[in-house]
Amino acid sequence: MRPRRSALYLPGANERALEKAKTLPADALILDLEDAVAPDAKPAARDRVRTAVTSGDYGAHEVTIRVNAAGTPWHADDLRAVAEARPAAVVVPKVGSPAEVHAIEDALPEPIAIWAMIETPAAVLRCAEIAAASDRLTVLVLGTNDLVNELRAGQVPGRAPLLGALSTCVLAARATGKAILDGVYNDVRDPDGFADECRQGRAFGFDGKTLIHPGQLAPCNEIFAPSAEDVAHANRVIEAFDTAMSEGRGVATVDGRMIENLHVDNARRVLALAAAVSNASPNPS
Ligand SMILES: CC(C)(COP(=O)(O)OP(=O)(O)OC[C@H]1O[C@@H](n2cnc3c(N)ncnc32)[C@H](O)[C@@H]1OP(=O)(O)O)[C@@H](O)C(=O)NCCC(=O)NCCSC(=O)C[C@H](O)C(=O)O
Ligand SMILES: [Mg+2]
Repeated sequence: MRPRRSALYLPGANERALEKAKTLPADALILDLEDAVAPDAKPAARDRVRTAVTSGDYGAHEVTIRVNAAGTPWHADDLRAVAEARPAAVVVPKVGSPAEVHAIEDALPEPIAIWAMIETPAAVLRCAEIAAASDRLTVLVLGTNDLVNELRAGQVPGRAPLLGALSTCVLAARATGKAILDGVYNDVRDPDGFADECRQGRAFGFDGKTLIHPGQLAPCNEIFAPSAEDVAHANRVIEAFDTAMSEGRGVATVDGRMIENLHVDNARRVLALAAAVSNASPNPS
């Protein structure tokens, strides 16, 4: 199990951010050639990102590159740079159909994985089809800024206008066995609002969140990791169920609540994630 609690965007044109990211406790890095890079700066950013990724200086971080969308003048050159740089994955913005996923599969060699961004109303409605389009598609990434914009909705605390879409995308991810990351929180000076949104994302079932600032890493990593209480509870669930089974009972109780097989499966997942976080994280926070 690979933890993906946090995935930090870095503007591909920002040398300082590319350097600083090497020591930041992000599970994944998204070196961005799309929205964070002005049109005139795209060729230089592409070269800088290719050099950064091929340097191999990012240790155990899961390094990805976000290309410009299909249909833009930069898309083909970006894909060529990704093929040369060989990151763990390419992040593809504004994916709208399974055919677009197939086009990326054809353009990039294995083992480069595909992370598809879901950030249009049409993509939300076809999310399960998109997710199922390829075994190389491993992660769905919400683009909530674009989605809010296209919906003509408001950026409001609690994200009421987005809740249906968030839930639909998590359903699609779980139905197809993919990981799913929540969208970004734009106000880098609002730690309370950010933490609330992380907790909301976790409660919806997201595996982690995409981030725009290093200050968002520590709270995000903490909220998306199993807590000490979660781990203790998971151990008690497994123990209680094992005891029940050894006594010929199919159900047990923990703190008065019924425990069945499905709770044991979830407890094992929690323990596996906790172990992965402590063993595999590049810079545990
Ligand atoms: C949001 C920012 C523009 C804020 O920048 P700034 O005010 O300069 O931040 P600080 O001065 O607080 O920075 C402190 C130090 O941290 C480094 N830093 C800042 N951001 C990053 C980063 N993302 N990665 C690595 N390092 C970072 C600064 O260099 C400072 O370092 P030091 O010199 O040592 O003090 C800025 O944070 C930023 O540009 N963030 C990323 C923006 C971005 O990538 N946007 C595009 C992706 S989001 C998106 O597209 C969503 C999606 O598509 C959708 O539709 O929703
Ligand atoms: Mg976007």
